[in-house]
Amino acid sequence: MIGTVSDTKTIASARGLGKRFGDFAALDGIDFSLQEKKIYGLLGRNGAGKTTLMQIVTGQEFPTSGAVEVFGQAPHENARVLTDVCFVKESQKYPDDFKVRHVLASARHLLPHWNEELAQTLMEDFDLPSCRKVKKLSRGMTSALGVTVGLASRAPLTLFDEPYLGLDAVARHLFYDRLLADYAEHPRTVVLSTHLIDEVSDLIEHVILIDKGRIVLDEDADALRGGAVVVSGLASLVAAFTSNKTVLHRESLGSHERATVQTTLSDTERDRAVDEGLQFEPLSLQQLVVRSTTAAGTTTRKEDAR
Ligand SMILES: Nc1ncnc2c1ncn2[C@@H]1O[C@H](COP(=O)(O)OP(=O)(O)OP(=O)(O)O)[C@@H](O)[C@H]1O
Repeated sequence: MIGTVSDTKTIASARGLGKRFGDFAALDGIDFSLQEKKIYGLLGRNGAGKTTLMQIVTGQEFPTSGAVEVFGQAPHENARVLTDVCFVKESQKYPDDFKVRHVLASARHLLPHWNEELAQTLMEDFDLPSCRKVKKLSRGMTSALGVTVGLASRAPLTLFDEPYLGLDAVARHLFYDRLLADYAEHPRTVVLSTHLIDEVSDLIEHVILIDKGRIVLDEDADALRGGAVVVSGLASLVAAFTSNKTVLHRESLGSHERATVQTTLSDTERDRAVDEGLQFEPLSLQQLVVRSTTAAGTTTRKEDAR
């Protein structure tokens, strides 16, 4: 086992996980673990490696290096593992003549934690026609069907790969609300890959941020929010304040400067800095992710063939 014996809450873990397509490294030797009963935000720019990571965790792709374990075993073609996993992705293919009700019937058959009552409630919420062929659904309805399957699966490990594509704002918020409500009663591990960070920032308990195939942040969301500040003021004061700190971003505004700094400030430190003339602004999760990705962007991906 990759997880340690005392680490009983780890349900999935990867060590040195790499995936190459030719000499291009989509994943570049990453380590991470997923704990039970937690909602993860899997964040990163286009092409960062999020889908590749989820495909490997769900046994749909092989890594080219390193190893991954889910519920203590390798996931690939492992029925014992995969019955407890539900992966919702936009590119999900169904047989040509499949209707919505056939999708639900298959999910009911394949997923042992399936909850039919929740599935029916979501069908009504999203106004999904059970007798319509899946290939005749609109893009938003296709996403809503995926979301319905993912939530009603109540799988101990449920992964949503950008589940909102095509969903309008009302439907997206319905999804977030239903996810939170059902999660509160039936906690499980949820991985949500998304670009709409502000929308999900209250939902996410832990952030895994990937950039160019590497993990650049892997932290609890609350710790992240409290672990960075935006400080501004006279350039000389900002320079003194940031001298021994990690600066994620810096912008000059004439004689003034504004810097995003990775630091945890005590009340005393903050009060002293304010007395000296510095100002502080809160940082949203989205801003932090953008800053962290930009800061990490100075490194290059190994043998980047693009
Ligand atoms: N089968 C493949 N052959 C070649 N390159 C691939 C293949 N699959 C993925 N890639 C490349 O690997 C990188 C990571 O792709 P991936 O789909 O995992 O990114 P992502 O983070 O999910 O992106 P997005 O947010 O745009 O969906 C991309 O550069 C992509 O082009």
